[in-house]
Amino acid sequence: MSNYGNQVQLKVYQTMHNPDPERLPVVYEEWEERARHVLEDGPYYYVAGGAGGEKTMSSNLRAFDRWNIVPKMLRNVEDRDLTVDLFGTTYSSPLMVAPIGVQSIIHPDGDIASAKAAAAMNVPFITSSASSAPLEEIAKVMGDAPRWFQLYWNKDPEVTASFLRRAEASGYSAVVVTLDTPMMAWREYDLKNVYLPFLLGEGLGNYFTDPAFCSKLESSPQEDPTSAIMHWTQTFGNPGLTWEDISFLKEHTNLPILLKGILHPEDAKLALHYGVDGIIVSNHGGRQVDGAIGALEALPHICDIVQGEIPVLMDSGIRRGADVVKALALGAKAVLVGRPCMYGLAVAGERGVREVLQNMLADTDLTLALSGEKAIREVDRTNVMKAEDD
Ligand SMILES: Cc1cc2nc3c(=O)[nH]c(=O)nc-3n(C[C@H](O)[C@H](O)[C@H](O)COP(=O)(O)O)c2cc1C
Ligand SMILES: O=C(O)C(=O)c1ccccc1
Repeated sequence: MSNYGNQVQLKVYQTMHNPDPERLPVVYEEWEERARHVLEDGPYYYVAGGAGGEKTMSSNLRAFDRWNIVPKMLRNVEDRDLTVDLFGTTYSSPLMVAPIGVQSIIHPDGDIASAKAAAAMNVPFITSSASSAPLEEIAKVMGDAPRWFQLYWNKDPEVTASFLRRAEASGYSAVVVTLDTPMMAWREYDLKNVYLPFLLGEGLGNYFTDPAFCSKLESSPQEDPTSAIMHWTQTFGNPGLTWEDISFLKEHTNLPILLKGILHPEDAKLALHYGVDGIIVSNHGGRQVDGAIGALEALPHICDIVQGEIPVLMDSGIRRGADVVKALALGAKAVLVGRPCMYGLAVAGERGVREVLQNMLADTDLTLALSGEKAIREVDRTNVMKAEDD
Protein backbone atom coordinates (compact mmCIF):
# COMPACT_ATOMS: atom_id res chain seq x y z
CA MET A 1 0.00 0.00 0.00
CA SER A 2 1.39 3.40 -0.82
CA ASN A 3 0.92 7.05 -1.60
CA TYR A 4 4.00 7.15 -3.80
CA GLY A 5 2.78 9.94 -6.06
CA ASN A 6 2.14 12.27 -3.11
CA GLN A 7 5.62 11.60 -1.75
CA VAL A 8 7.30 12.42 -5.07
CA GLN A 9 5.27 15.62 -5.42
CA LEU A 10 6.23 16.67 -1.90
CA LYS A 11 9.91 15.96 -2.52
CA VAL A 12 9.82 18.22 -5.57
CA TYR A 13 7.98 21.10 -3.90
CA GLN A 14 10.26 20.96 -0.86
CA THR A 15 13.11 22.15 -3.09
CA MET A 16 11.23 25.43 -3.64
CA HIS A 17 13.64 27.51 -1.54
CA ASN A 18 16.66 25.47 -2.47
CA PRO A 19 16.50 24.85 -6.22
CA ASP A 20 18.53 21.97 -7.64
CA PRO A 21 20.90 23.32 -10.32
CA GLU A 22 21.02 19.84 -11.88
CA ARG A 23 17.24 19.64 -12.10
CA LEU A 24 16.02 17.17 -14.71
CA PRO A 25 12.89 17.65 -16.82
CA VAL A 26 9.42 16.60 -15.73
CA VAL A 27 7.61 17.23 -19.01
CA TYR A 28 7.97 14.34 -21.50
CA GLU A 29 8.45 16.67 -24.46
CA GLU A 30 11.37 18.37 -22.68
CA TRP A 31 13.17 15.05 -22.22
CA GLU A 32 12.87 14.45 -25.95
CA GLU A 33 14.07 17.97 -26.72
CA ARG A 34 17.08 17.65 -24.40
CA ALA A 35 17.93 14.27 -25.94
CA ARG A 36 17.82 15.91 -29.37
CA HIS A 37 20.49 18.36 -28.19
CA VAL A 38 22.88 15.81 -26.69
CA LEU A 39 22.67 13.19 -29.45
CA GLU A 40 24.10 13.40 -32.97
CA ASP A 41 21.64 13.09 -35.87
CA GLY A 42 22.37 9.37 -36.48
CA PRO A 43 21.64 8.08 -32.97
CA TYR A 44 18.85 10.57 -32.28
CA TYR A 45 16.84 9.64 -35.35
CA TYR A 46 17.60 5.97 -34.83
CA VAL A 47 15.86 6.19 -31.46
CA ALA A 48 13.16 8.77 -32.13
CA GLY A 49 12.30 7.75 -35.67
CA GLY A 50 9.82 5.24 -36.99
CA ALA A 51 9.10 3.33 -40.17
CA GLY A 52 8.11 5.09 -43.39
CA GLY A 53 6.08 8.26 -42.96
CA GLU A 54 5.70 7.58 -39.21
CA LYS A 55 1.90 7.18 -39.50
CA THR A 56 1.90 4.37 -36.97
CA MET A 57 3.95 6.40 -34.52
CA SER A 58 1.21 9.05 -34.72
CA SER A 59 -1.55 6.41 -34.50
CA ASN A 60 0.00 5.11 -31.29
CA LEU A 61 -0.33 8.50 -29.62
CA ARG A 62 -3.71 9.33 -31.17
CA ALA A 63 -5.18 6.04 -29.95
CA PHE A 64 -4.73 7.27 -26.37
CA ASP A 65 -6.67 10.46 -27.16
CA ARG A 66 -9.60 8.38 -28.38
CA TRP A 67 -10.23 7.03 -24.90
CA ASN A 68 -11.08 9.14 -21.88
CA ILE A 69 -10.81 8.22 -18.24
CA VAL A 70 -14.12 8.73 -16.41
CA PRO A 71 -13.14 9.38 -12.77
CA LYS A 72 -15.21 7.93 -9.91
CA MET A 73 -15.60 9.84 -6.59
CA LEU A 74 -15.82 9.02 -2.86
CA ARG A 75 -14.14 5.62 -3.01
CA ASN A 76 -11.42 5.87 -0.32
CA VAL A 77 -8.25 6.01 -2.34
CA GLU A 78 -5.96 6.99 0.53
CA ASP A 79 -3.64 3.98 0.22
CA ARG A 80 -2.99 2.51 -3.19
CA ASP A 81 -1.78 -0.88 -4.31
CA LEU A 82 0.20 -0.73 -7.54
CA THR A 83 1.28 -4.38 -7.57
CA VAL A 84 0.54 -6.82 -10.35
CA ASP A 85 0.87 -10.62 -10.44
CA LEU A 86 2.43 -12.26 -13.46
CA PHE A 87 3.53 -15.89 -13.80
CA GLY A 88 3.42 -16.43 -10.05
CA THR A 89 5.52 -13.36 -9.23
CA THR A 90 4.25 -10.14 -7.67
CA TYR A 91 5.77 -7.07 -9.34
CA SER A 92 5.71 -3.73 -7.55
CA SER A 93 3.99 -1.81 -10.36
CA PRO A 94 2.55 -2.32 -13.86
CA LEU A 95 5.58 -0.66 -15.51
CA MET A 96 8.47 -2.39 -17.24
CA VAL A 97 11.43 -1.08 -19.22
CA ALA A 98 10.93 -2.17 -22.85
CA PRO A 99 13.70 -4.15 -24.55
CA ILE A 100 15.86 -1.68 -26.45
CA GLY A 101 18.95 -2.64 -28.38
CA VAL A 102 22.16 -0.70 -29.05
CA GLN A 103 21.90 1.55 -26.00
CA SER A 104 25.61 2.37 -26.27
CA ILE A 105 24.69 4.79 -29.08
CA ILE A 106 22.59 6.74 -26.57
CA HIS A 107 25.00 6.86 -23.62
CA PRO A 108 28.44 5.35 -23.02
CA ASP A 109 27.08 3.37 -20.05
CA GLY A 110 24.25 2.06 -22.23
CA ASP A 111 22.12 -0.75 -20.86
CA ILE A 112 24.27 -1.12 -17.76
CA ALA A 113 23.02 2.32 -16.68
CA SER A 114 19.38 1.69 -17.58
CA ALA A 115 19.38 -1.75 -15.93
CA LYS A 116 20.80 -0.22 -12.73
CA ALA A 117 18.11 2.47 -12.82
CA ALA A 118 15.36 -0.11 -13.32
CA ALA A 119 16.75 -2.17 -10.45
CA ALA A 120 16.85 0.88 -8.17
CA MET A 121 13.19 1.58 -8.97
CA ASN A 122 12.25 -2.10 -8.75
CA VAL A 123 10.87 -1.88 -12.29
CA PRO A 124 11.54 -5.04 -14.31
CA PHE A 125 14.16 -4.56 -17.01
CA ILE A 126 13.85 -6.41 -20.30
CA THR A 127 17.31 -7.03 -21.73
CA SER A 128 17.40 -6.97 -25.53
CA SER A 129 19.12 -9.67 -27.59
CA ALA A 130 20.85 -6.68 -29.19
CA SER A 131 22.01 -5.22 -25.86
CA SER A 132 25.35 -3.46 -25.88
CA ALA A 133 26.61 -5.26 -22.77
CA PRO A 134 26.28 -9.06 -22.61
CA LEU A 135 23.14 -10.25 -20.79
CA GLU A 136 25.29 -11.73 -17.99
CA GLU A 137 26.91 -8.36 -17.21
CA ILE A 138 23.51 -6.70 -17.11
CA ALA A 139 22.23 -9.42 -14.78
CA LYS A 140 25.24 -8.93 -12.52
CA VAL A 141 24.65 -5.22 -11.93
CA MET A 142 20.97 -5.91 -11.23
CA GLY A 143 21.49 -8.24 -8.25
CA ASP A 144 18.16 -9.81 -7.36
CA ALA A 145 16.08 -7.19 -9.17
CA PRO A 146 13.48 -8.50 -11.61
CA ARG A 147 14.53 -8.96 -15.22
CA TRP A 148 13.23 -10.61 -18.39
CA PHE A 149 15.11 -11.46 -21.59
CA GLN A 150 14.01 -10.45 -25.08
CA LEU A 151 14.84 -12.97 -27.77
CA TYR A 152 15.60 -12.19 -31.36
CA TRP A 153 15.15 -15.62 -32.85
CA ASN A 154 18.38 -16.22 -34.75
CA LYS A 155 18.52 -18.09 -38.05
CA ASP A 156 21.02 -20.41 -36.37
CA PRO A 157 19.01 -22.57 -33.93
CA GLU A 158 22.15 -23.18 -31.88
CA VAL A 159 22.52 -19.46 -31.21
CA THR A 160 18.83 -19.20 -30.26
CA ALA A 161 19.11 -22.16 -27.89
CA SER A 162 22.32 -20.75 -26.44
CA PHE A 163 20.70 -17.35 -25.76
CA LEU A 164 17.84 -19.09 -23.95
CA ARG A 165 20.28 -21.13 -21.86
CA ARG A 166 22.33 -18.07 -20.96
CA ALA A 167 19.25 -16.05 -19.98
CA GLU A 168 17.96 -18.82 -17.76
CA ALA A 169 21.38 -19.23 -16.13
CA SER A 170 21.59 -15.48 -15.42
CA GLY A 171 18.36 -15.18 -13.49
CA TYR A 172 16.04 -13.84 -16.16
CA SER A 173 12.54 -14.98 -15.27
CA ALA A 174 10.65 -14.75 -18.58
CA VAL A 175 11.42 -14.71 -22.31
CA VAL A 176 9.90 -12.09 -24.60
CA VAL A 177 10.05 -13.30 -28.19
CA THR A 178 9.84 -10.40 -30.61
CA LEU A 179 8.03 -11.48 -33.76
CA ASP A 180 7.64 -8.21 -35.63
CA THR A 181 11.30 -7.70 -36.58
CA PRO A 182 12.59 -10.58 -38.72
CA MET A 183 14.12 -7.72 -40.73
CA MET A 184 14.38 -3.98 -40.32
CA ALA A 185 11.60 -1.92 -41.85
CA TRP A 186 12.13 0.95 -44.28
CA ARG A 187 13.33 3.63 -41.88
CA GLU A 188 13.68 6.80 -43.84
CA TYR A 189 15.81 8.79 -41.40
CA ASP A 190 18.35 6.00 -40.94
CA LEU A 191 18.63 5.64 -44.69
CA LYS A 192 18.94 9.42 -45.07
CA ASN A 193 21.63 9.59 -42.38
CA VAL A 194 23.29 6.38 -43.64
CA TYR A 195 23.24 5.19 -40.05
CA LEU A 196 22.96 1.59 -38.95
CA PRO A 197 24.60 1.04 -35.55
CA PHE A 198 25.24 -2.71 -35.96
CA LEU A 199 27.50 -2.09 -38.91
CA LEU A 200 29.70 -0.21 -36.44
CA GLY A 201 29.64 -3.24 -34.16
CA GLU A 202 27.19 -1.65 -31.68
CA GLY A 203 24.58 -3.81 -29.98
CA LEU A 204 26.32 -7.12 -30.59
CA GLY A 205 27.46 -7.81 -27.01
CA ASN A 206 25.47 -11.03 -26.70
CA TYR A 207 26.56 -12.37 -30.07
CA PHE A 208 30.26 -11.67 -29.74
CA THR A 209 30.36 -13.49 -26.39
CA ASP A 210 28.26 -16.42 -27.55
CA PRO A 211 30.03 -19.76 -27.99
CA ALA A 212 27.56 -20.98 -30.64
CA PHE A 213 27.84 -17.72 -32.62
CA CYS A 214 31.63 -17.59 -32.36
CA SER A 215 32.03 -21.26 -33.33
CA LYS A 216 30.71 -20.37 -36.81
CA LEU A 217 33.41 -17.71 -37.37
CA GLU A 218 36.82 -18.31 -38.86
CA SER A 219 38.47 -15.93 -36.42
CA SER A 220 37.22 -14.29 -33.24
CA PRO A 221 35.15 -11.06 -33.34
CA GLN A 222 38.12 -9.29 -31.69
CA GLU A 223 40.52 -10.40 -34.43
CA ASP A 224 38.15 -9.84 -37.32
CA PRO A 225 35.20 -7.68 -36.32
CA THR A 226 34.12 -7.05 -39.93
CA SER A 227 33.53 -10.75 -40.67
CA ALA A 228 31.75 -11.18 -37.34
CA ILE A 229 29.46 -8.25 -38.13
CA MET A 230 28.76 -9.67 -41.60
CA HIS A 231 27.90 -13.03 -40.07
CA TRP A 232 25.54 -11.25 -37.68
CA THR A 233 23.72 -9.43 -40.50
CA GLN A 234 23.20 -12.77 -42.27
CA THR A 235 21.82 -14.59 -39.24
CA PHE A 236 20.12 -11.94 -37.08
CA GLY A 237 16.58 -12.24 -38.48
CA ASN A 238 14.59 -15.31 -39.34
CA PRO A 239 11.74 -14.51 -41.74
CA GLY A 240 11.16 -18.21 -42.45
CA LEU A 241 9.62 -18.94 -39.04
CA THR A 242 6.05 -20.19 -38.65
CA TRP A 243 3.77 -20.95 -35.71
CA GLU A 244 4.91 -24.59 -35.71
CA ASP A 245 8.37 -23.39 -34.66
CA ILE A 246 7.08 -22.20 -31.26
CA SER A 247 7.61 -25.76 -30.01
CA PHE A 248 11.37 -25.25 -30.46
CA LEU A 249 11.32 -22.50 -27.84
CA LYS A 250 9.32 -24.63 -25.43
CA GLU A 251 11.83 -27.43 -25.84
CA HIS A 252 14.71 -25.10 -25.01
CA THR A 253 13.44 -23.14 -22.02
CA ASN A 254 11.32 -23.63 -18.94
CA LEU A 255 10.75 -19.90 -18.58
CA PRO A 256 7.35 -18.36 -19.40
CA ILE A 257 7.25 -17.31 -23.07
CA LEU A 258 5.57 -14.06 -24.18
CA LEU A 259 5.07 -13.14 -27.82
CA LYS A 260 5.79 -9.48 -28.55
CA GLY A 261 4.35 -7.76 -31.59
CA ILE A 262 0.87 -9.31 -31.65
CA LEU A 263 -1.75 -7.01 -33.24
CA HIS A 264 -4.09 -9.32 -35.16
CA PRO A 265 -6.93 -11.09 -33.32
CA GLU A 266 -6.24 -14.24 -35.37
CA ASP A 267 -2.70 -14.24 -34.01
CA ALA A 268 -4.05 -14.01 -30.48
CA LYS A 269 -6.04 -17.21 -31.20
CA LEU A 270 -2.91 -18.88 -32.55
CA ALA A 271 -0.90 -17.77 -29.51
CA LEU A 272 -3.45 -19.53 -27.30
CA HIS A 273 -3.52 -22.56 -29.55
CA TYR A 274 0.26 -22.96 -29.50
CA GLY A 275 0.29 -22.59 -25.74
CA VAL A 276 2.44 -19.54 -25.05
CA ASP A 277 2.28 -17.90 -21.63
CA GLY A 278 1.64 -14.27 -22.53
CA ILE A 279 1.15 -11.70 -25.29
CA ILE A 280 2.59 -8.23 -25.72
CA VAL A 281 0.44 -6.09 -27.97
CA SER A 282 2.94 -3.85 -29.73
CA ASN A 283 3.85 -2.36 -33.09
CA HIS A 284 7.44 -1.86 -32.00
CA GLY A 285 6.85 1.81 -31.31
CA GLY A 286 5.84 2.40 -34.95
CA ARG A 287 9.26 1.25 -36.16
CA GLN A 288 8.18 -1.69 -38.30
CA VAL A 289 4.93 -1.54 -40.33
CA ASP A 290 4.10 2.04 -41.22
CA GLY A 291 0.33 2.23 -41.38
CA ALA A 292 -0.12 -0.54 -38.81
CA ILE A 293 -2.93 -0.21 -36.30
CA GLY A 294 -2.17 1.80 -33.15
CA ALA A 295 -1.22 -0.60 -30.34
CA LEU A 296 -3.87 0.71 -27.92
CA GLU A 297 -6.48 0.37 -30.69
CA ALA A 298 -5.56 -3.30 -31.13
CA LEU A 299 -5.47 -4.04 -27.40
CA PRO A 300 -9.21 -4.50 -26.63
CA HIS A 301 -9.67 -6.73 -29.68
CA ILE A 302 -6.84 -8.98 -28.52
CA CYS A 303 -8.20 -9.06 -24.97
CA ASP A 304 -11.66 -10.02 -26.28
CA ILE A 305 -10.10 -13.12 -27.85
CA VAL A 306 -7.82 -14.00 -24.95
CA GLN A 307 -10.57 -13.71 -22.31
CA GLY A 308 -8.06 -13.63 -19.47
CA GLU A 309 -6.59 -17.05 -20.30
CA ILE A 310 -3.07 -15.61 -20.43
CA PRO A 311 -1.79 -12.15 -19.50
CA VAL A 312 -1.81 -9.48 -22.19
CA LEU A 313 0.73 -6.65 -21.89
CA MET A 314 1.17 -3.71 -24.24
CA ASP A 315 3.63 -1.06 -25.41
CA SER A 316 3.98 1.65 -28.06
CA GLY A 317 3.02 5.16 -27.04
CA ILE A 318 3.10 5.08 -23.24
CA ARG A 319 4.24 8.56 -22.23
CA ARG A 320 2.38 9.45 -19.03
CA GLY A 321 0.43 7.99 -16.12
CA ALA A 322 -2.91 8.48 -17.87
CA ASP A 323 -1.67 6.31 -20.74
CA VAL A 324 -0.82 3.55 -18.26
CA VAL A 325 -4.29 3.72 -16.69
CA LYS A 326 -6.00 3.66 -20.11
CA ALA A 327 -4.00 0.64 -21.24
CA LEU A 328 -4.85 -1.22 -18.02
CA ALA A 329 -8.52 -0.25 -18.38
CA LEU A 330 -8.53 -1.77 -21.86
CA GLY A 331 -7.15 -5.06 -20.60
CA ALA A 332 -3.36 -4.84 -20.30
CA LYS A 333 -1.88 -6.36 -17.13
CA ALA A 334 1.27 -4.25 -17.47
CA VAL A 335 2.91 -1.86 -19.94
CA LEU A 336 6.39 -1.46 -21.37
CA VAL A 337 7.99 1.96 -21.64
CA GLY A 338 10.38 2.50 -24.55
CA ARG A 339 11.55 5.88 -25.78
CA PRO A 340 10.88 7.87 -22.58
CA CYS A 341 13.50 5.77 -20.78
CA MET A 342 15.94 6.25 -23.65
CA TYR A 343 15.57 10.03 -23.56
CA GLY A 344 16.28 9.82 -19.82
CA LEU A 345 19.39 7.76 -20.61
CA ALA A 346 20.57 10.24 -23.24
CA VAL A 347 20.12 13.26 -20.96
CA ALA A 348 21.49 11.95 -17.66
CA GLY A 349 22.47 8.26 -17.87
CA GLU A 350 21.36 6.09 -14.96
CA ARG A 351 19.96 9.07 -13.06
CA GLY A 352 17.90 10.12 -16.06
CA VAL A 353 16.26 6.71 -16.45
CA ARG A 354 15.58 6.60 -12.71
CA GLU A 355 13.93 10.02 -12.86
CA VAL A 356 11.77 9.09 -15.86
CA LEU A 357 10.60 5.91 -14.11
CA GLN A 358 10.02 7.70 -10.82
CA ASN A 359 7.92 10.37 -12.50
CA MET A 360 5.88 7.89 -14.49
CA LEU A 361 5.23 5.80 -11.38
CA ALA A 362 4.17 8.88 -9.41
CA ASP A 363 1.91 10.07 -12.22
CA THR A 364 0.39 6.57 -12.54
CA ASP A 365 -0.26 6.38 -8.79
CA LEU A 366 -1.93 9.81 -8.69
CA THR A 367 -3.99 9.16 -11.83
CA LEU A 368 -5.14 5.86 -10.36
CA ALA A 369 -6.23 7.52 -7.11
CA LEU A 370 -7.93 10.45 -8.82
CA SER A 371 -9.74 8.07 -11.17
CA GLY A 372 -11.29 6.53 -8.08
CA GLU A 373 -9.38 3.25 -7.88
CA LYS A 374 -6.99 2.17 -5.17
CA ALA A 375 -5.67 -0.98 -6.80
CA ILE A 376 -4.12 -1.35 -10.22
CA ARG A 377 -5.68 -4.80 -10.51
CA GLU A 378 -9.18 -3.31 -10.14
CA VAL A 379 -8.87 -0.97 -13.12
CA ASP A 380 -11.19 -2.13 -15.90
CA ARG A 381 -13.36 -0.93 -18.77
CA THR A 382 -15.67 0.94 -16.39
CA ASN A 383 -12.83 3.45 -15.91
CA VAL A 384 -12.82 4.62 -19.56
CA MET A 385 -15.19 5.69 -22.33
CA LYS A 386 -14.52 6.05 -26.02
CA ALA A 387 -14.39 9.73 -27.05
CA GLU A 388 -17.81 10.77 -28.36
CA ASP A 389 -16.73 12.61 -31.49
CA ASP A 390 -14.92 9.52 -32.78
C1 LIG B 1 16.03 2.50 -30.29
C2 LIG B 1 15.07 1.38 -30.11
C3 LIG B 1 15.56 0.08 -30.12
C4 LIG B 1 14.68 -0.99 -29.94
N1 LIG B 1 15.20 -2.25 -29.85
C5 LIG B 1 14.37 -3.29 -29.61
C6 LIG B 1 14.89 -4.57 -29.42
O1 LIG B 1 16.09 -4.79 -29.45
N2 LIG B 1 14.01 -5.57 -29.19
C7 LIG B 1 12.65 -5.37 -29.14
O2 LIG B 1 11.88 -6.31 -28.93
N3 LIG B 1 12.14 -4.14 -29.28
C8 LIG B 1 12.96 -3.10 -29.51
N4 LIG B 1 12.44 -1.84 -29.61
C9 LIG B 1 10.98 -1.64 -29.43
C10 LIG B 1 10.61 -1.44 -27.94
O3 LIG B 1 10.80 -2.60 -27.21
C11 LIG B 1 9.15 -1.02 -27.78
O4 LIG B 1 8.31 -1.93 -28.45
C12 LIG B 1 8.86 0.39 -28.28
O5 LIG B 1 9.94 1.26 -28.06
C13 LIG B 1 7.63 0.89 -27.53
O6 LIG B 1 7.20 2.07 -28.01
P1 LIG B 1 7.54 3.52 -27.34
O7 LIG B 1 8.94 3.80 -27.71
O8 LIG B 1 6.54 4.36 -28.03
O9 LIG B 1 7.32 3.41 -25.85
C14 LIG B 1 13.30 -0.76 -29.79
C15 LIG B 1 12.81 0.55 -29.77
C16 LIG B 1 13.68 1.62 -29.91
C17 LIG B 1 13.13 3.01 -29.85
O1 LIG C 1 15.83 -0.86 -33.77
C1 LIG C 1 14.95 -1.64 -33.43
O2 LIG C 1 13.75 -1.30 -33.38
C2 LIG C 1 15.25 -2.99 -33.05
O3 LIG C 1 14.36 -3.67 -32.68
C3 LIG C 1 16.59 -3.54 -33.08
C4 LIG C 1 16.83 -4.67 -33.84
C5 LIG C 1 18.09 -5.22 -33.88
C6 LIG C 1 19.09 -4.69 -33.14
C7 LIG C 1 18.84 -3.56 -32.36
C8 LIG C 1 17.58 -3.00 -32.32
